[in-house]
Amino acid sequence: MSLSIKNVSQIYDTAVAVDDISVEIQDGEFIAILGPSGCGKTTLLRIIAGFIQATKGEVLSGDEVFTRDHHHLPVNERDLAMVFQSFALWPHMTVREHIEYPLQSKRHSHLSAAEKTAMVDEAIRSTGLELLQKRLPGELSGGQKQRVSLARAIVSKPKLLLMDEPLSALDAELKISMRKEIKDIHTMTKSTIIYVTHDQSEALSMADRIIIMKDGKIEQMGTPKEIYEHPQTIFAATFVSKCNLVHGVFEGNTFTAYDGKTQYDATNLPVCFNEAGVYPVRPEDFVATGEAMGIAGIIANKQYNGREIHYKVDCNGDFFTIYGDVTKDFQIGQTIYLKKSDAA
Ligand SMILES: Nc1ncnc2c1ncn2[C@@H]1O[C@H](COP(=O)(O)OP(=O)(O)OP(=O)(O)O)[C@@H](O)[C@H]1O
Repeated sequence: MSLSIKNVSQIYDTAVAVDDISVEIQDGEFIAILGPSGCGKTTLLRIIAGFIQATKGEVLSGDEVFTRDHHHLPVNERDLAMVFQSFALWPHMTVREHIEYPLQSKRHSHLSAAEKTAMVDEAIRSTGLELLQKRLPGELSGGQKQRVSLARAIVSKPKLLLMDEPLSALDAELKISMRKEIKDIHTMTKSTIIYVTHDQSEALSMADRIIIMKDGKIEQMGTPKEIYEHPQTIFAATFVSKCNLVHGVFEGNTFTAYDGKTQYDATNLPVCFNEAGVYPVRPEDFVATGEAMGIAGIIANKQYNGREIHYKVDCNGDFFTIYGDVTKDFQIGQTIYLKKSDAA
């Protein structure tokens, strides 16, 4: 399902939750809406679902009008399903009953009992719930509960799947394996997915395109690679993965860091960095060395991460994050130098 969101705003007495957002979403795209708490992600998702009628703007699905002026298509008439952070399971219903439930609606009255059984079996198989069909939610782990809510969402083969922080109640390891399951579901169903998260690594690893929101507005929109390699604003640079903002001076297309020696090509760098007098450097674009070359700093903190060591380095009052080689184990309090990696 393609979606056109045109100049959508949601204005409350106390807050502008969504502020004039426009975006075109292609059929089958996996879109992540990423932003900090309170930036309006959930409100935008609930407007698309139809739980909230936007104060202004339009939401269209192809030629079908979801929302325009006073026209508001009810949630149950939109070909979509939603997965919530809280799982939203009923304690008295078995796993299989949960998955059967969406097919009982009027929308699916044209299906025969045999067709419905086949669809439920398929959703159960594709989420690996075969052996748990008779269990009640109280007899399931968190990951199993979230798989039930995924199966319930995909059983009717909706063209649009809306997910509101679906993994945030799960532990770190389970989150990683569920990311893969959701990606597999996307490949299998070819549904359009809109996935709300405040976790940048989820957005980077899963989405075809990321919409970064801040204060109800779109801050930047692009593929994970575009957003990581070419952040267009200081917020996008620092919110999506670690980014060090090095102070210095711009002259033409050249940036010279405050050490007076380290230089970067600033061609195509968005003007906001120039205005703020900072250049964005990802941790992997610095190499830590004990030799006096590059930006000097004192190691304030270090974390061993198996393949590399993550250091926090105090550089003249700015704390930079860098990733060091485990063979060079620098100590807290030691002075080191940050030089440009060959790739930077
Ligand atoms: N019904 C409401 N009445 C008034 N203000 C609201 C209402 N719902 C949300 N807001 C406000 O709108 C803003 C956006 O809220 P929203 O829930 O969309 O943010 P979010 O990005 O999803 O945050 P979180 O990640 O914490 O869920 C917030 O400032 C919130 O307080």
